[in-house]
Amino acid sequence: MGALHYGHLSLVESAKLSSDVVIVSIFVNPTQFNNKEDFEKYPITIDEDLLLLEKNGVDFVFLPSVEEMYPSPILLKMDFGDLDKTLEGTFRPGHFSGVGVVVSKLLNIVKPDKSYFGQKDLQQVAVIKRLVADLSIDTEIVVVPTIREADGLAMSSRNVRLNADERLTATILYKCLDFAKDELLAGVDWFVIREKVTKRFHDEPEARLEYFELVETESLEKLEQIKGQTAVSICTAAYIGDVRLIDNISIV
Ligand SMILES: Nc1ncnc2c1ncn2[C@@H]1O[C@H](COP(=O)(O)OP(=O)(O)OP(=O)(O)O)[C@@H](O)[C@H]1O
Ligand SMILES: CC(C)(CO)[C@@H](O)C(=O)[O-]
Ligand code: BAL
Repeated sequence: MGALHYGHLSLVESAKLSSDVVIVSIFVNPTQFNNKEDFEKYPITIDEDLLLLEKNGVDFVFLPSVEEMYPSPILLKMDFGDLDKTLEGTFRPGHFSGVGVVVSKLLNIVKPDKSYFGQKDLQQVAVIKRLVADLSIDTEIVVVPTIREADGLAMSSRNVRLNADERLTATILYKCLDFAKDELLAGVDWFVIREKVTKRFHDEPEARLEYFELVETESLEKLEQIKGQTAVSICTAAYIGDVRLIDNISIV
């Protein structure tokens, strides 16, 4: 969606390692925004983005207009079963239908052999993997680790909307994920951990926690403890001021 940072460039770097031609799409997709203010305030820095992509050896940029992508209103609604009825899906109604439709269109138009997505949007990855499997879309989904600022904050285009105080407060997401992971691995009960995290958010006037959940990474099923060797993650979303941020950490 543009307003590029090193997280996006890491996707480009991974793509360049295994591809002859790298294409980046930049499209702030209106249909995946459930919140008008979030859409209207989404940062746009096209000139800087294009320079950065050129400097980083990107071959093509696909930069469609809303009219090109949606010549007529979209009637199609996508339902991803349990995958979109939890976490982000609960707090952003319609979001994953919008993502599913636009990603289908982008993949149909660009026809990439491999498509790169960030681990930061863990639920988005689960939904898109299911989308390409269910629709037999011939592309390999490659997931790239989350790139963080030095203090742990996950890079995100929305971070530029934080004022100086909020920027400092925003580290609470990663600090709590990191803390919760350590406690969990030390055998502390999940509900005790979550209680402590909730209190930490409560004590921070600029922060408002939406969710903090332990889930099975693939199915996104909510868990109350680590489950053998199954991959599990902790996912969180919180408002810092009026900016909504998400993050996650994998446990095993
Ligand atoms: N910090 C990051 N590390 C790795 N990948 C990232 C990071 N941030 C975003 N991405 C990935 O880049 C791709 C494009 O994301 P998008 O343009 O929505 O940016 P974003 O920075 O996540 O924005 P926002 O968080 O404000 O939605 C997605 O696959 C996303 O997961
Ligand atoms: C997957 C995506 C391109 C759909 O607009 C967007 O959500 C993003 O960039 O993460
Ligand atoms: N970065 C994921 C897409 C979104 O927040 O709308």
